Amino acid sequence: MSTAYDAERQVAVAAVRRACVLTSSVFNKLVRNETLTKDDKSPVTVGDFSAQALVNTMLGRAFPDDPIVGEEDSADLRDPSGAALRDRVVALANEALTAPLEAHEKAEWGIGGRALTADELLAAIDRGNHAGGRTGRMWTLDPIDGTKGFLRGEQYAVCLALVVDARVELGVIGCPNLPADPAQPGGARGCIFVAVRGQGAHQLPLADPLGAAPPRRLAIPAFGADPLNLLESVEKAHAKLSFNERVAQILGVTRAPTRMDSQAKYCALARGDGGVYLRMPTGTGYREKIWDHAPGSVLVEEAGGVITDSRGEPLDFGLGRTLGENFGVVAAGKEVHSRVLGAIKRAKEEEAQGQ
Ligand SMILES: Nc1ncnc2c1ncn2[C@@H]1O[C@H](COP(=O)(O)O)[C@@H](O)[C@H]1OP(=O)(O)O
Ligand SMILES: [Mg+2]
Ligand SMILES: [Mg+2]
Ligand SMILES: [Mg+2]
Repeated sequence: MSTAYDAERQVAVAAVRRACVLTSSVFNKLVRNETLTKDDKSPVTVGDFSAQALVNTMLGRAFPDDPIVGEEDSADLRDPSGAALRDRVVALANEALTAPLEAHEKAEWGIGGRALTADELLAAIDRGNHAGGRTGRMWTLDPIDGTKGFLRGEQYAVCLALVVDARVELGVIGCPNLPADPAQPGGARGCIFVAVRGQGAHQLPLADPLGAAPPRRLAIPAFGADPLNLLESVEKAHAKLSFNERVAQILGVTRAPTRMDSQAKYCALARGDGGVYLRMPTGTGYREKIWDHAPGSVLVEEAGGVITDSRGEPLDFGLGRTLGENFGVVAAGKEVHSRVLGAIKRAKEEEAQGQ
């Protein structure tokens, strides 16, 4: 039986799986001069560029009319000073694109065949330059979410979502370093999380995502994990962790927060491993990007949870490349979510009173 967005789900899972294989192999081979610092001071590696070239090539072949809002662009690779990096990106992207077809893959997605030229791959990266918007179909891609975690050998994620008329319909998150079973942190690693609106949230094994093993359906307990704790950033510059601490106190949370890079936090939440995703702005004016929350948001909702900004407003994926005015993000099981909003309100009032 075919269901809505079947073809999109298959291509997205295949693209994310290939990008996970690519980025984990890049991590093992990464050399010091293969990381750049972007204008916003964040790092970008040959892994980010080549994964975006790979995923955009597959999307471009499978859905040629769909625009893509991707994090990276090719400007640094086109600059004469970026020639060595560009050559590495071309080699890595082609290695990933030409790898033999798996049982769940099709040659018409642009894989398993000929290598592409540097120009074709740079153009594929720049397919991600779409400005976003309120109407029609678009994909949004973060080829490596949590680049700092990636560079530390910790958590990162390949994140892809399909947005239709500003609503996220499909989200796929690949987490190469996430344990398959949270109860066995030393056990097998590598999972893909998939959510299609109206069809639930599932965890698949990265090694064989569409193979015989049935996908694991995910559900967030309405009252959160027991004991409750917060899922938050590792990087102090990304979220106001002191505020999280106060919110946890107000909620009576005694368990230490789980600090994890990337949208792997949404995946942990979706499988009931940790209770509350809380990300409050640091006050620097940074605007959250749609690719950092689109797949996570549909995953949380399809697992039965609620996701809003810190005032309880829905996240708006129709404003362009960013979520616009940044009031943070809160995601949790239904009951606990409303308690968290109350605790945030109280913590903000205390702040305003200078306590
Ligand atoms: N100043 C900032 N404030 C908030 N998020 C940021 C900032 N700079 C980069 N990011 C993005 O935050 C996300 C990671 O957040 P977390 O701390 O939850 O892991 C990433 O998408 C990262 O980009 P990138 O995709 O380039 O790694
Ligand atoms: Mg980045
Ligand atoms: Mg990101
Ligand atoms: Mg990124």
